[in-house]
Formats: sequence, C-alpha cells, structure tokens
Amino acid sequence: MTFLKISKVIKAYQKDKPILSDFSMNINSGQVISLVGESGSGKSTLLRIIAGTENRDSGEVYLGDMLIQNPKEKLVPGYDEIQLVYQEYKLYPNSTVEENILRPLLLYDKSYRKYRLEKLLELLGLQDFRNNLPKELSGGQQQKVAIARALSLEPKVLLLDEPFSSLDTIQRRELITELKNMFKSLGVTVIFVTHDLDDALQLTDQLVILQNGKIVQEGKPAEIFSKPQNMYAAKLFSHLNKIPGKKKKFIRPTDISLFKTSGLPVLVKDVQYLVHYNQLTVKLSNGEIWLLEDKNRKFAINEKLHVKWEPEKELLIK
Ligand SMILES: Nc1ncnc2c1ncn2[C@@H]1O[C@H](COP(=O)(O)OP(=O)(O)OP(=O)(O)O)[C@@H](O)[C@H]1O
Repeated sequence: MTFLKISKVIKAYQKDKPILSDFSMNINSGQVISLVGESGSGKSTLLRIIAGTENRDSGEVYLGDMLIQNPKEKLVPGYDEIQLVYQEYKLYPNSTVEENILRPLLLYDKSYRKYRLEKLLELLGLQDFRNNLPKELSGGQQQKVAIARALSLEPKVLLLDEPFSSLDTIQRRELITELKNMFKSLGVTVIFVTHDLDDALQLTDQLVILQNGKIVQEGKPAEIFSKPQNMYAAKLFSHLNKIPGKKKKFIRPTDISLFKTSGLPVLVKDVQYLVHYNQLTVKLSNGEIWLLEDKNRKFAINEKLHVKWEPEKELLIK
C-alpha cells in the first residue's frame, strides 16, 4: 500500500532550470529505500520538499491522506510525522544527551517523555552516555543522538540526508548495520540519501538512482548491476571496459577471466594492490586501456596475458 506519494513535483531555484522535473515516487509503509545520486542531482531538495520545509513549484506530496503543505502555506513549517536528519545536524552543545533527545518532547507529559527517552537510549545503545555533552561523544555517537532526537516524536517517516558522511568507513558501516535492524523493528519508513553506493547497499537493497532530478532506475542492486539503464547507473557499481568493435557494448572487470594462453591478448601496464584483488591496468592491441581484476594476484607489470568473458555478461548501454 502506498504510504508516501510524491507526484509530479517540479522545483527550480532559477527560472527554467528545474532541479526536480516532474518527479514522482511511491513508497510503502515501513519500506527502507536508498536514494543514490551524484552531487547536485537534487537529493537534498527532494527531502526538504517531502519534509515540508522547502516550497515546491508544483506537484503534490501525500503522507497517507495528508497533503504536505509548502512552508509558505503553514505557520510552523514541517511535520512531526516526518523528520529529517542531515550531516551538519547540530546538537545543543551545552545540553546532555538526555536533554538533546528530550528537546522535541517538551510539550508532552512527564511519563511519556520518560518512556520515550529510556526507549531511545536503549534502542541506540546510548544509556551509558545519557549525562554526556555532545563534545564528549564520538562522531558516530553524536549522529546516534541526532537520530534518537529525530525519532523521539515517533515519526512515520525518517529522512536521512547523508548523515554519516563525516564518519570514517568503519564507524559508518557499524552504525548503518545497527540502524538497519532498528528501523526494521520500529517499522518506520526511511529514505536514505547518499552518493555512496556501498553505504546505500549496507542499509537496504531497495535502490532508487537519481540523476539531474530524475529517477534513472529503481530496483534491486543485482538487476541494476546486470541491466543498467544508463552510464551513470552502470558506473555506480564498477568501471566499464569498452569492447572493441562492438558499439555501445561494455564489460565489467569482475566479469573478465584471465588466462596465460588463450583469449584476447593484453599487456599489463600497472598493478595496484586492492582489498579483494590486484587491479591490473592493461593495454589492448588497439591501444585501448582496460582495468582487470587479478583475484589470485598472479600477474606483474609488462607481463602478457589473455582475457575472456561470457557474451551474456556484455552490457549494452545507451
Ligand atoms: N536554497 C537554494 N537556492 C538556490 N539553489 C539551490 C538551493 N539549494 C540547492 N540549490 C541548488 O540546487 C541543486 C541541487 O541541490 P541539492 O542540494 O538538492 O542536491 P544534492 O543532490 O543533495 O547535492 P549534494 O549531494 O551535493 O548535497 C544544486 O545545483 C544547488 O546548488
């Protein structure tokens, strides 16, 4: 059942230069999706429009039966039901973790406030830090407090706008894994915006790929990997090698097998040690440069080798 309905939204900051053009998307209740797009593709603008804190030029956003009003139409912009957390989300520096989480609940009765506070401290594993100030926490812990604060009002929709960008890779992965389980248990609907496909995949396998304010493709990662709709969607997953003599046909390095004797001959120009394989930069006989994955770390610079791939792995990219 559609829960959040975004319908034909248009937004331009400058005349005739729309950031979002006729943008439509439907999200079910409890769904967690990752919205991946390059910088400037309109991700943050879209989230602010969904949250009701940015005016749209036309189109509609519905949460259930409720039409989200533009901030100019509303005395207090935004909705308790829809909470947005972003990278520079500031905690109150002179307030403790407890006080930060309780801030949005000031108008609620004491027993409910206490109940929500304890629940959120527990959910996010922040009990031991309840009396700490933000500056006494790591970046990851601070973001947890920000998320706890956003969840304090029991929102139906949580919008995450690259909230983990300032964290290092390990912190980020750990936090995303923790949050993934928490979102599932809460049943909250989540849109996670990022430009990093790895982060997106850590949280969910529901992907929406955005480019220039338009959805280029949505679906499961494996589908997009094997049938990308355009170059941007294709390259999010890996480098592409152009197949000689075949127009608009490409092959991913991971789909290429390396042999000593049979196949298309190439010459190794460079070897780069990466986590799961050595990345080989090779030259084809027509002078083109390809990247290969040497999973057994066998080949060295100036060595000749041969490559093969299965024709069904070839990608046709318009
Ligand atoms: N308040 C504003 N006034 C004018 N232009 C804006 C405003 N906010 C965003 N823009 C422009 O709109 C475009 C889309 O910005 P937006 O922040 O929505 O993209 P994004 O995909 O979230 O980018 P990033 O990943 O870099 O944050 C950019 O070109 C930006 O400069």
